[in-house]
Amino acid sequence: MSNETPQVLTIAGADSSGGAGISADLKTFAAQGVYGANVFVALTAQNTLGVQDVLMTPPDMIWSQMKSIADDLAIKAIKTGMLGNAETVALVAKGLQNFDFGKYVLDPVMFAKGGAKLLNPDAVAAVKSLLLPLTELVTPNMPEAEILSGQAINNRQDMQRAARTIQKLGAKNVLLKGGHGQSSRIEDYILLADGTDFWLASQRVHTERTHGTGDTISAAITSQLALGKTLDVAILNGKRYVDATIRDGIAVGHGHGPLNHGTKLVTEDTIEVLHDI
Ligand SMILES: Nc1ncnc2c1ncn2[C@@H]1O[C@H](COP(=O)(O)OP(=O)(O)O)[C@@H](O)[C@H]1O
Ligand SMILES: Cc1ncc(COP(=O)(O)O)c(N)n1
Repeated sequence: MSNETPQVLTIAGADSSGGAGISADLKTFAAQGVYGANVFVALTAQNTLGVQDVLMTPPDMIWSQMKSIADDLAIKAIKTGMLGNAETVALVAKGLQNFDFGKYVLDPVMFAKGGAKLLNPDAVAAVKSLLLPLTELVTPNMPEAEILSGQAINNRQDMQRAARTIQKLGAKNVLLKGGHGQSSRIEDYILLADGTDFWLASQRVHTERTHGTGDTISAAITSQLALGKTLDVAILNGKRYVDATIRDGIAVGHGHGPLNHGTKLVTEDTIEVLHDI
């Protein structure tokens, strides 16, 4: 059917407070105009203050969810978020090779905003060897890029170097997010498969309400890829969307509050595209 609704998939964890994980992904997919399916690899008891409990899904049930989706839906692009442990990482890698879910965006989620671990440290090696080589795009934040590359990041040159190292590990394209830190200007770095690169710069919104920013930008980029956008345009549109969800903030909870996924404030002029800085 050529007029099918564009369909995307997230394989990730559930956040009971609704701000991150699969909740953030589904809200983003709807806002971007695509249909979202979901595979739950974990349940978290979580709120804006932290993560209180985690229950991993049994591996057979993760596989059954992937198969049910592959047997019926026409998935054009997929993202993964929280995967929890090495066994789940290996199973998801097998699923990505077994089923055709289209272009793959890997958000290598390791920590929640309050610092709680969402990936066992011993699973990092599996992410690097099994998932990175399957990606269209990987979207680490600064701490995740330091762990994946094994290099400290203190400035722009370090960001470029870490992105190159991550690309050499097998990732086709890299978006290194610059949200962590205190500077009033945020710079995200993009290294493309052909070796060209650019920066997306924006004004930092001085807020604690950033629960789910990483999930949201990776879900928006996945949606844009399913809509047929080229990767550079998909990343720019994803960044415009997450920026608006932060700027147009809502008041929920007492800690790292969630984003306004229903925002109507997405505009073209808040993000600067820079090729040489
Ligand atoms: N306070 C903020 N103001 C504006 N943009 C932000 C802010 N915090 C994060 N972002 C943007 O949100 C996206 C996710 O960033 P980041 O917080 O680095 O990732 P993660 O949620 O994975 O830790 C990036 O594009 C980043 O530039
Ligand atoms: C289930 C789950 N998945 C992912 C995140 C990371 O969220 P963020 O986008 O803020 O890094 C989270 N806190 N909980």
